[in-house]
Amino acid sequence: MTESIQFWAVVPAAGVGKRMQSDRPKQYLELAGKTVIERTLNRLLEAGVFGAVAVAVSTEDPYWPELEVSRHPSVITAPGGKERADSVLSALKSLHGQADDGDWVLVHDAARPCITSEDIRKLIDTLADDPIGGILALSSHDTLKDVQGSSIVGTLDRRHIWRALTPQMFRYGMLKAALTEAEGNPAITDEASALELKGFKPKIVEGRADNIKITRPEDLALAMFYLEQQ
Ligand SMILES: Nc1ccn([C@@H]2O[C@H](COP(=O)(O)OP(=O)(O)OP(=O)(O)O)[C@@H](O)[C@H]2O)c(=O)n1
Ligand SMILES: C[C@](O)(CO)[C@H](O)COP(=O)(O)O
Repeated sequence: MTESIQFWAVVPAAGVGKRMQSDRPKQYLELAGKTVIERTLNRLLEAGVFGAVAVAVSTEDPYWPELEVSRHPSVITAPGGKERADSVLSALKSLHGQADDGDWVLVHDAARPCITSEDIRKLIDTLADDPIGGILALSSHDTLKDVQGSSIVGTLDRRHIWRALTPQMFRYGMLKAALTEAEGNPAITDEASALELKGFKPKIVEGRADNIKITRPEDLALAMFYLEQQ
């Protein structure tokens, strides 16, 4: 690895949290005395590896400016977009002039507050010399069914199926180009899919099962439990 290569974090945090059905976007719900996004950002800042953390938030977000972390010297605020991929691209653009094309960017959902330094380090150490990059992922402990309507039409070979987590780690220039090219494509639900579309084969690095994405109401209690355990 070249000495001058830097690491940057990008945090998409402009979602509305439809599936959470709460009175505010889920990243602003309380989790053990702080908001979900504060917990997530604290974990990234504590890792001590990032030149800056670029956070994409909705331009109409009244909660973000109220948080002290929004004024942290290592935090950059960028305008969020319609879809997650648009928010990520906007945050990448906010790093223009600081990040070089060959630098690494780790994109991490605001809604994953249980990320550990151990997993961040594992991803970086595994992929630091990789030409493309890759993602934290989880294998399935369950048998996986192919379902049409409410009927099973087959059983999938789970050796080939992994659940995508974040952070997802790619080169700044390559990721920005891939997301720009894929703009408006609804199939791009993570960074790896933008790279896949260009014919690249990102790596998977096995992550911890406690790195959950808060998605539905019951996930908040689970995240609280994991934070207490860690
Ligand atoms: N236009 C969007 C949509 C999502 N996100 C972010 O992407 C991450 C993962 O998305 P998801 O869990 O789907 O969040 P929401 O879109 O908020 O949830 P829902 O799909 O239930 O509305 C979250 O941190 C979310 O804030 C974003 O930055 N910009
Ligand atoms: C990026 C991601 O968290 C990987 O699991 C996920 O794709 C984003 O959330 P969504 O539920 O697909 O919008």
